[in-house]
Amino acid sequence: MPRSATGLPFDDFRALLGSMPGPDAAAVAAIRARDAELTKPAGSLGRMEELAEWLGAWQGRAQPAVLRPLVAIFAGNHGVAARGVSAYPASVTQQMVENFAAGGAAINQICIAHDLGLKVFDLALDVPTGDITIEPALDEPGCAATMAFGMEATADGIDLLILGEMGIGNTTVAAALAAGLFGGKGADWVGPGTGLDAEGVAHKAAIVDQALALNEGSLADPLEALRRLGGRELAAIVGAILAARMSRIPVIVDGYVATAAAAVLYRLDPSALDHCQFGHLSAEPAHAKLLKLMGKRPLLDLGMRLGEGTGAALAAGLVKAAALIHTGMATFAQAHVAGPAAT
Ligand SMILES: Cc1cc2ncn([C@H]3O[C@H](COP(=O)(O)O)[C@@H](O)[C@H]3O)c2cc1C
Ligand SMILES: O=C(O)c1cccnc1
Repeated sequence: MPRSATGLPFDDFRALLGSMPGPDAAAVAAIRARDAELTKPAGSLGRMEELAEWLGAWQGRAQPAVLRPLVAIFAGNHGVAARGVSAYPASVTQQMVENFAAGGAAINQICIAHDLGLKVFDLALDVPTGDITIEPALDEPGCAATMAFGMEATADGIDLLILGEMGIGNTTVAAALAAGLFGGKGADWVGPGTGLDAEGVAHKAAIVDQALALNEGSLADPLEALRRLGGRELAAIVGAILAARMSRIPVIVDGYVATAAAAVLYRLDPSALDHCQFGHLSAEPAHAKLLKLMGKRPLLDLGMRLGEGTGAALAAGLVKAAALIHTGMATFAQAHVAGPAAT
């Protein structure tokens, strides 16, 4: 576990990036061989077949299984929320954390529907991060400490990690971070978030432009971009994705905000997200652009724009089904079903 309070903390994370495990080739070969024997036309399960292979490749097992899936929601507050960038007040972050605990949020019902565990990680909600238009969101030790905290999401023997967030104002920091990582202006990366009108979106773009101007020349390092333009829940997601890779736990990333956090790792090493699926395409307009830049194809497209891990948790149902299909179906020989006709 990286120690954040000593030395140059980001270097601990950079070192981990140099020792990431790759996919398990033997598991992939075994899964492909078995898939060819299952009672269905070859290739007929499309991306479900790819999901079984992906799960086994990253779990490092020929029999992929999802027995302990966990939805981790990281919650943080943002100084920039005071700049009128959200349709809702910052107090909603804490109130929604209480709603998650009481079982009243959308994510709670999806977790019931798909039998997923849920943990909410509340990240110093009473201390918002710096307003990114006037100062960095976090200092380096604070950012690294939050990344390390995010790594805790991989504890307890989980075998699938589903990542979501809660934080009023965080589609603004996601837009700023995406611009910092991939270039462009505020207008290229902002959208309505919780429901801004056109005027609100234009104001949000101007706020992102202010943040980009303040940090000009300091964003070449993706971890610097994260601490300057991101926020605690985004930093924790970065840590969680990296820790999951080290522990061979496949990850499903949620919508625009979680994807912007994941993009930090992509910019450090494009292969760092190979153990991740992107659960859905958010209706937040820049999500499609961000995914395309990283060559990622989301699993679902339901017009959702909620966050909380909801899109990723819905996709977890597909991943669970993919594992059961692969391991539980009969082979042609077992079921006495004729294989393909000889041509
Ligand atoms: C009641 C409520 C529940 C939510 N659950 C997730 N979000 C989502 O909306 C926020 C980001 O949008 P913006 O940048 O426009 O503030 C995040 O908290 C996100 O998870 C919610 C927002 C609200 C209002
Ligand atoms: O796609 C998301 O992550 C999202 C969209 C709107 C509001 N909150 C989150």
